[in-house]
Amino acid sequence: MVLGVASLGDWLGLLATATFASAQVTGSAAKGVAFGSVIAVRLLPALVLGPLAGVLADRFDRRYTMVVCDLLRFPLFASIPTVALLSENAAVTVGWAAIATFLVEAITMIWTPAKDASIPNLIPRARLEAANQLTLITTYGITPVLAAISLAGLSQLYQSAVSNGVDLPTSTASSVALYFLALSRLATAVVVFFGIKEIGGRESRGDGADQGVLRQFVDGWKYVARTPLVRGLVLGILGAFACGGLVVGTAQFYALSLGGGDSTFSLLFGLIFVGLGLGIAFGPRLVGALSRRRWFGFSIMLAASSVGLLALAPHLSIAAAVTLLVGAGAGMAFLSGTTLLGGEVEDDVRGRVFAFVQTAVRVVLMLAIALSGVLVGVGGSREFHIAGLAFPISSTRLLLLVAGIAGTFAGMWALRQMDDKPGVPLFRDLWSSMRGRPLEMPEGHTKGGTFIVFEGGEGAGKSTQLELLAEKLRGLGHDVVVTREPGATPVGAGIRKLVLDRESADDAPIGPRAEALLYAADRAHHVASLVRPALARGAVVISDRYVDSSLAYQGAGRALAAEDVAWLSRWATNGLKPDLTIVLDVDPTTGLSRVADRGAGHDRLESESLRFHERVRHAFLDLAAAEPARYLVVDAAEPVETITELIAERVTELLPPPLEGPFLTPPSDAELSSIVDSELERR
Ligand SMILES: Nc1ncnc2c1ncn2[C@@H]1O[C@H](COP(=O)(O)OP(=O)(O)OP(=O)(O)O)[C@@H](O)[C@H]1O
Ligand SMILES: Cc1cn([C@H]2C[C@H](O)[C@@H](COP(=O)(O)O)O2)c(=O)[nH]c1=O
Repeated sequence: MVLGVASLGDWLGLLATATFASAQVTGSAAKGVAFGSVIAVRLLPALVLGPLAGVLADRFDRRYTMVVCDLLRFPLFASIPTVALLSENAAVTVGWAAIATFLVEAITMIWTPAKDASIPNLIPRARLEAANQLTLITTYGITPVLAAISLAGLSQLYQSAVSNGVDLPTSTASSVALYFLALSRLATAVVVFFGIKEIGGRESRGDGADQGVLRQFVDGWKYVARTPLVRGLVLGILGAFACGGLVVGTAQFYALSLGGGDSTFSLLFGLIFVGLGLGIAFGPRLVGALSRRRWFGFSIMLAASSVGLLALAPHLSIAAAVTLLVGAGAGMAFLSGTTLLGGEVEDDVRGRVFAFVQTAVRVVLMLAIALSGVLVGVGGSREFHIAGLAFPISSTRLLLLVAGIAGTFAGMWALRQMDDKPGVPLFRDLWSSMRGRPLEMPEGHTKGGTFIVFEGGEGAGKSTQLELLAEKLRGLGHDVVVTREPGATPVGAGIRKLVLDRESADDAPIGPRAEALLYAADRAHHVASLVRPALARGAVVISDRYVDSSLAYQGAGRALAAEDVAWLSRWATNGLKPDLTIVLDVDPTTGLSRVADRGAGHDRLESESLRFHERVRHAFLDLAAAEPARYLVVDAAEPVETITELIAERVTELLPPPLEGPFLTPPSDAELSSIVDSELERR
């Protein structure tokens, strides 16, 4: 509520002081100068006082800072219309309005970082984003509109009073607004002082207050420059505002390049804000559980690349859609950036970081608006002639294109500074997150280990070939670990009994989802307790079945959604993929008859229909076809020896050379004496 009232006051203040000043003079040029100078005066203190304001927010009790600021702003706002009432001289009234506005803005520069730095201490981290969403929508969506409506309503009342013969000064509407504004400041001070005592006190923020002001100031800058996350955030936010400023600065010329006029300009201008609101309101729901650092980087890239696209838009309808994207990207960047800053910057320096951002944003925005306006004004539109053909080039579009490309690179750079999932493809992660399942960060096994998996239908010969391969590799000196799924660990043995025992399953049938979860549970424990440690010490791990069995049996066989099953396994294994998967392909009738010949009966899955096993077979083949470099498909109807040779050939290509013999297999007595003899001879 405090933020809403304060923000309404800010907007009302900006509009009321500017219209108040222009109402004091006559003539459109003078009105323009009065209006513009009040706006300029409001922006000026940011440059002068911004950096110092952060030190104050970190140095003093933030609640008292906010209260004192509002107690000072209350009489200053009230003084503007009061001076007008008392003075007949327009120069004095406008002069005082400018001075009071400057002072108010200077105080606001101190109030804002104190307020921004306090919010994360009042709200649980998990709710910070929702709180920021509400604050930004209130600040940039609801209150500016409310302020404009209130001012328009007051002007309307004034007009009808005048037309009814009441004698009122021309600035009555803005004077009433300014008195309201003054009272809103007083109310905010009272509420913060008596109602929000939780706002952090100085003691709770460590001992920074013992340092000198200059030292604290320098430390704040160093913190921004040296902390990769903050550096990335700040540069990203500035990049987004630079893009926004550029679009605002060139919008009028851009509208002309589309063959439009003022209405086109207003439409595009309005669409930026609509996009901004949509990004803030729906962005979090759209990206779901995507890491907020990645969301930030992505939003910057979206905003910037859309600016670049604007340069190429041939028609107003396309330009309108792209403008909406620019706004949405900027809105999402603003929300995620503010939340990250609030949640990840330490309380001790938060005031300085927020102050730094607030100052830098204003500078960048002003520069971008001013410079882009000048550049496109000077550049105009040129025609280039190449081989007799004329190519029209508008400097507005050229500038937008360059800014779009530069902004996209800035977004990529910002993301690289802070990415918490390096190596995980951004767009796949975004797509998965939108559907509720962000990609996991693969742990990777390496350190020399090699992971080989045998897959295939029932009775394909996996156990037979796995043993033969293990024997061969051990003979070559490799450290080999043979394992299987399900059931390689004590926990897994229990799970195996649960899923495969026909008697227990007949008593209490297991549904497809429970079955998928049981296999995933076995896998999670298997990978964490056995496979990863073995790979980490450099062993060759050979597993009888792994993730593909789930995709084939639970996915294709039980008809569960393949992507659900894939995600579950990815989560269970934290992304561990085999280096090689050997699929032994056999017709299910053959495989099942081999199993029957073993004479041990059929387990729960082996007892499934032939159609089920056919679906399983084709799923294995499809998986192999999708990633041929990581698969070897062998016809399992061939004789055992032929299959063994094909596998050995492929595996030897994959493995590093084993360690040399005598140190792995102890030398025999005869070998030992021959080594000793040759050594003596050599000497
Ligand atoms: N290429 C082959 N040709 C003929 N019979 C084979 C071949 N390979 C294995 N067998 C035999 O088929 C039977 C099943 O083999 P194995 O246990 O190795 O298969 P599996 O794929 O591990 O079976 P399961 O799916 O039950 O784990 C065994 O009796 C085995 O001797
Ligand atoms: C890993 C895994 C296995 N299955 C099925 C496949 C088989 O029918 C059994 C395992 O028996 P085996 O004799 O050890 O081959 O379980 C499955 O359905 N899903 C899986 O993820």
